[in-house]
Amino acid sequence: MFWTIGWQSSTRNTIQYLRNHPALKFHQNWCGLSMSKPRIAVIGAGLIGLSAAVCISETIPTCSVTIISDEFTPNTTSDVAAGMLIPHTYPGTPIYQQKQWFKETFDYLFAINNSSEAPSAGISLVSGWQIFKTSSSAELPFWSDIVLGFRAMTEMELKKFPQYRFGQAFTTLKCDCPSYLLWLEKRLKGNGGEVHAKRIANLWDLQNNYDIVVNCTGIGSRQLIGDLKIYPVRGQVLKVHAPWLNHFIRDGDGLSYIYPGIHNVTLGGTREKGSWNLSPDPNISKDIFDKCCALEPSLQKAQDIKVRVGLRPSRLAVRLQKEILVQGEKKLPVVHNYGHGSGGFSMHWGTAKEAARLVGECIATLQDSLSKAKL
Ligand SMILES: Cc1cc2nc3c(=O)[nH]c(=O)nc-3n(C[C@H](O)[C@H](O)[C@H](O)COP(=O)(O)OP(=O)(O)OC[C@H]3O[C@@H](n4cnc5c(N)ncnc54)[C@H](O)[C@@H]3O)c2cc1C
Ligand SMILES: O=C(O)CCC(=O)C(=O)O
Repeated sequence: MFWTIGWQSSTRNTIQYLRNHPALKFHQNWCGLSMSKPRIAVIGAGLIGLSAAVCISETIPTCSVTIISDEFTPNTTSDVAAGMLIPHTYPGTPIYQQKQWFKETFDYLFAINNSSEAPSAGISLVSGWQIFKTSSSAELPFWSDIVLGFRAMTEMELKKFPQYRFGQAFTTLKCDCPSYLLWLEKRLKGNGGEVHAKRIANLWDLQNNYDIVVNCTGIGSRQLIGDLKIYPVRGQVLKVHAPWLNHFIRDGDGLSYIYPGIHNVTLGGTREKGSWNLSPDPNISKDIFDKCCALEPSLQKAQDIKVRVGLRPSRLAVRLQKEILVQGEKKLPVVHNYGHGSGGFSMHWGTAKEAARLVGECIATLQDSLSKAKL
């Protein structure tokens, strides 16, 4: 009992520390609410919905936040991911914007990693190599000055990979995805947030019970709101037990990677544009395993091999914007936050902060029309 109370109070202290950490804090009072308690529905309980819900509940503490979703951890795309903070570029989103989202996410997770919450949140630091067969294919990525200690690999390091000519070494962060999703859900509930299991067929079904809807349905946005710009990029990975590995290896083509985490090592992978097939393919599993063993022969001894498949919610640009739906006299403010493709973990806290800011703007507009209606 003593230990339980001690643990809870230390967890509370750490959460307070995280709330006040400069990397995590932002305009807490920008909207000066007078609407009694704005009711926010966040649709989707993957990484993007959970992080947006937590961020809204902490930056606008006067509102109520409810997540509504048909699937939860461990059954979301976010559970399948490797959870590495290595961004992929969105061609339709300005680079300065992607850099800002990545920096905000990196700083936020680095602060968690540097707290006693790190193991329960599943956040670890991981160092390793990105290797290339030709040096001309290795551009300096836009995120090279955000990750830690980015540098060219030495000749000695490259000796491990005789087929490769060039490489980049750096330290980044990794999320153990199911642990991190559960941790976010607990944090939301600790802030008074609620979670409901339900599939939403029409955003207007929420209009009677909520003032603002935040759409974080990932690939589900194709059906829910008919966005044909979002498409699946199927990814198959293996999760294996190989606790002796602690260094990541990524082929610069993005098709073979070995990512050690707290509970397992993720071996990847595939990128099949337009495929909706969620069934694992045994031939692909063998191919992934063989390619990863060629990079890291000790993987031959890996055990407890599990196959997972996920559909990356891909789009030329992340959709992060307000939309006011109108039906006759009725209006429903919606904040869209979806289409993170291969980079949800790398960008999620930056996009959650922007979603929370847009929710704040919607609240201010609602207040304004309420006070005009009273005149
Ligand atoms: C193999 C693989 C490896 C990856 N590795 C990495 C990585 O290392 N680093 C990285 O940054 N990214 C990685 N990603 C990408 C990352 O997983 C995604 O960007 C991220 O998970 C997207 O999160 P999301 O919350 O938008 O989607 P999801 O996790 O799919 O969540 C969507 C949620 O919306 C709910 N939903 C959908 N429609 C409805 C509806 N109509 N009604 C109610 N609920 C609904 C779903 O049930 C679900 O809960 C990887 C992806 C894959 C597939
Ligand atoms: O690309 C990587 O190396 C990280 C994993 C990932 O983001 C993916 O498979 O989509």
